[in-house]
Amino acid sequence: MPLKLHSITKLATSDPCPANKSSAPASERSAMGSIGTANGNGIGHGGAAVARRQHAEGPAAMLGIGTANPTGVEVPQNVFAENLFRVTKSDHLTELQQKLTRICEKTGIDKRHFHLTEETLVAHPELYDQDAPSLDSRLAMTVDAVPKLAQCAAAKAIAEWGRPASEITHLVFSTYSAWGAPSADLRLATLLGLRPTVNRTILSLHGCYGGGRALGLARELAENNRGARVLVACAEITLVCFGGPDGGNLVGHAIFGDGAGAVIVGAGPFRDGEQSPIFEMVHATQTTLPKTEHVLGMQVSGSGVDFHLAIQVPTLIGQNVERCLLDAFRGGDDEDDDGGAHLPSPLSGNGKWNELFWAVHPGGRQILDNIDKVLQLEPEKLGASRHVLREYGNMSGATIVFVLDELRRRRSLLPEWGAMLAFGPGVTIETMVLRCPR
Ligand SMILES: CC(C)(COP(=O)(O)OP(=O)(O)OC[C@H]1O[C@@H](n2cnc3c(N)ncnc32)[C@H](O)[C@@H]1OP(=O)(O)O)[C@@H](O)C(=O)NCCC(=O)NCCSC(=O)/C=C/c1ccc(O)cc1
Repeated sequence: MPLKLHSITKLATSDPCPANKSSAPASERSAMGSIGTANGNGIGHGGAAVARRQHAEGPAAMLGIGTANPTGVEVPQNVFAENLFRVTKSDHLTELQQKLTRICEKTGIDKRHFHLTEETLVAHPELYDQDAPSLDSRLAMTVDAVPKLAQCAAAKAIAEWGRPASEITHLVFSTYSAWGAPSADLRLATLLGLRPTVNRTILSLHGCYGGGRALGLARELAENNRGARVLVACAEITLVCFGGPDGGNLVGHAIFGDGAGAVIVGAGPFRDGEQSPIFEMVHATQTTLPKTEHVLGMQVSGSGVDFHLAIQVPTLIGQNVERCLLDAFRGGDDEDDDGGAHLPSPLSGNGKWNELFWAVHPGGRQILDNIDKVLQLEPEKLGASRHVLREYGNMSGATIVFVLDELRRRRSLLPEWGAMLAFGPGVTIETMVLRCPR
């Protein structure tokens, strides 16, 4: 269902400034006519035809999915607090350690992966000394590591897609963990041997909704550029915001981990040897909750990056998620579409949301619990999200790709329609209607 086709056609055929036509000299008008179609209505119809030719056939779809984690450090959650206080020489802060232990027990996380090693911490005590400047060392440590981690995930996605990396036309890279120019997207493009004409976009500091936004953008690029093949890459390394436990971010310490996810997105016509669509990306919306800017955030300072996660986050998401879903499901059904799949009518109440499969960013255990509750979901509906949270923690923007990867493994059990949700600073909620082709 090429949702964008109609809006492009309408734009191209309606002249927002009709006076221009009559004021053009006759010679110019006939020149325009020669560009246009046989009925002689000038550039309007010609433009529509071009727009139609440039538009893909059918909805964008995911054609390859890959994930990666740093290989060095895997920390079981039940020893995380003890390790953190030991390596940051904070053992004397016993009450704080007890509190972090309590929080860790409630996270629904079994283990997390980190790029930062104990040896690095011993060599760089500034990483846990709030008063010492450390931004330079953090950036130096992530400048190569972030694109390399993304490369591992992207290589898997490209292999599954089945076509050479040189056929990638667009790259959308989301990260909060690497800054500098030329930026991590260029480094990743070089590592993968992408062609010099690849169209690169970097999304910075979107935090946990970065993966959702990158996929939404990739969908639009794929549907509006016939033949486009978009590599979405998200990579996060928490050492940019690592600090001592006295820095006031215990929940962040308890839930965040490192990882990368990559997805190849494209729309029809599909090519020989190309993976058939894994999930179609049928419609997407972004909603910002008014007056919630203070609730989730990140501040860059000389001593690194400070997170702020207010205690209201799970409640706010629970209160607003159903409205976002209803908007996304209503908005996707073009009244005059040309015969593609129709969205199910908006679902609400009485357990109706159980008719979908669910790709939800596991921002925290309490967030998943609240979504379960307000949507009255059956226990297994958020199974993929809970699995990813348990195995990897919250890897910010990359996490949603892990959830999609996990769902893909369960694909034979999934219903036809699904919903993807990602949350982050704003507070922003990214929603996407998915379809699992049979
Ligand atoms: C697993 C938690 C942390 C605790 O479980 P619980 O069932 O609420 O347990 P408790 O109610 O017993 O709370 C345990 C302790 O944690 C404390 N706590 C409980 N949330 C808090 C709290 N946000 N503050 C500070 N104390 C707290 C709580 O007060 C309590 O303290 P204490 O009574 O002394 O034991 C749970 O609250 C939870 O899942 N919270 C959601 C975490 C959260 O906000 N995640 C972020 C989602 S959005 C996202 O992923 C974006 C990230 C991002 C990425 C990049 C960016 O640039 C910016 C943002």
